[in-house]
Amino acid sequence: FQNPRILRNQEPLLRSGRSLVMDSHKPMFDVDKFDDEFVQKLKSGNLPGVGMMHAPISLLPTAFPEIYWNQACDVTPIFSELIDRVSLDGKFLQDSLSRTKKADIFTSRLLDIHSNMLERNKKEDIRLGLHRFDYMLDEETNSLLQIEMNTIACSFPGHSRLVSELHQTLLRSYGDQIGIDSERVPKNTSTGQFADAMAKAWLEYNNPRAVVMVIVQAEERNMYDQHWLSSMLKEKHNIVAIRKTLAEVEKEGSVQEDGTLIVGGKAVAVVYFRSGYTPNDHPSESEWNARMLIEESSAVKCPTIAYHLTGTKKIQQELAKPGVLERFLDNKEDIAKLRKCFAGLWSLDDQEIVKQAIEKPGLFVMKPQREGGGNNIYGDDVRDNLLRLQKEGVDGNSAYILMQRIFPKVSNTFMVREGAYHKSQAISELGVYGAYLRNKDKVIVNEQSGYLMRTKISSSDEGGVAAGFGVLDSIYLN
Ligand SMILES: N[C@H](CCC(=O)N[C@@H](CS)C(=O)NCCC(=O)O)C(=O)O
Ligand SMILES: [Mg+2]
Repeated sequence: FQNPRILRNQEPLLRSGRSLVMDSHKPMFDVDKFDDEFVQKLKSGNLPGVGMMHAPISLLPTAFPEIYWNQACDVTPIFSELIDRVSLDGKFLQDSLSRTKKADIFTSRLLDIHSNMLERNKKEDIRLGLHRFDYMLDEETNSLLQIEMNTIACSFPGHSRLVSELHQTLLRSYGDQIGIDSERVPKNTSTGQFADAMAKAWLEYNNPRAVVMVIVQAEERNMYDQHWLSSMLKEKHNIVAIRKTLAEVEKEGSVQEDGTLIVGGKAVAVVYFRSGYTPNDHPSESEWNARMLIEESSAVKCPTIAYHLTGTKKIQQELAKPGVLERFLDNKEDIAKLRKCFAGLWSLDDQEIVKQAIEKPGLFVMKPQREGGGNNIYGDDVRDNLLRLQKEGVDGNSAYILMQRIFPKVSNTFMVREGAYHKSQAISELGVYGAYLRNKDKVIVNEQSGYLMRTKISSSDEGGVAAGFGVLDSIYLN
């Protein structure tokens, strides 16, 4: 465990500002140089009169070194292949999560559905993964470190493309005054590539009357982001997408003899989850019944229960253990490329690490098996929770993992929320989308499919956009 940070007792961001002054990439623009009139012109206009609210965005892209962009793109198909192979090892998933099962009822319910499918020897010949692999640039070690692998309900394949296009447009008009070339903002293909992969999955299912069903939350707030995919499915592929909550699926759904899932009288070819990743999405047994109905059907699940479990933080931590990647991947170079992105990841059984985390909680993040933002534990709360668990006895330990906290470089940005802009010191997290489609032994799609840059004020622990902390951003390569 060679992280220099753990061995020193400085809070890296409070150091004499060395990392804020000597960073290798001088910022291409200085927000203090802009006067209000220019920024208003950039921002162009105020809130629309209606109730709709624009998604929070940054006004200009954030610098991201090309070498790390290339690295993040390069490992995307390897991570997608890893997920597919891990998902096929039912024993590995059940064993790795067996103690989490005792400590976390939500994961336990997912595991029950998974073991039910194992008992039935249920095969998923057609597998569609629409993943997002999130990274931060660790400034201390100058390395690209993976935050997590998202295998369910990856937000913003719609909006992220729009933000990249907005930034490219702004830079075509004002780039020379700001000093950035619009060509340095990578083209963002997220919407099209995700829609294409979904359309190919629909084709593999081979029932021209079948629809794509998007599983949504009752009060979904991010529906326009979801809408982009549905409308592209219609415009480009003439495929109908319907939106249902899990409760509606339970009420209107059934599985026919041949496995066909029928919902509201329509055959379903692909089930695309944009809900179902948190206990809040399962307020009653109805939702769990719907989940089981979908899983036991022949519809292509995105994700299957196995893909969903493979994306848990506990599995992320298990995969980081020595020798584990070798169980799933053959190519030594690929394995080395993935390992290079791993931040420190530990279970709470690691006494030495727990001791260090109690002494220096600011250098760790404590994570439950939850998605959706706002669930992770930071700073002194890490110590308090570790001490609490020690008092309560070790069974609770396996509901969490510990992860090395990453400190990316701070940059200046203009954030636009509710029509107003704010100059902020911010840090960013790059998500790279990966589309993966397989039918039996044929890999039909496995490609990096665009990106999402999320930027948050550097003092905020959480960065989720839907959770209200971050803004949608894009990158310019330097
Ligand atoms: N409302 C649901 C939200 C779905 C959701 O929260 N997804 C997780 C991965 S599981 C995620 O991508 N979080 C990062 C996006 C953020 O910063 O808010 C949707 O959009 O379908
Ligand atoms: Mg996540």
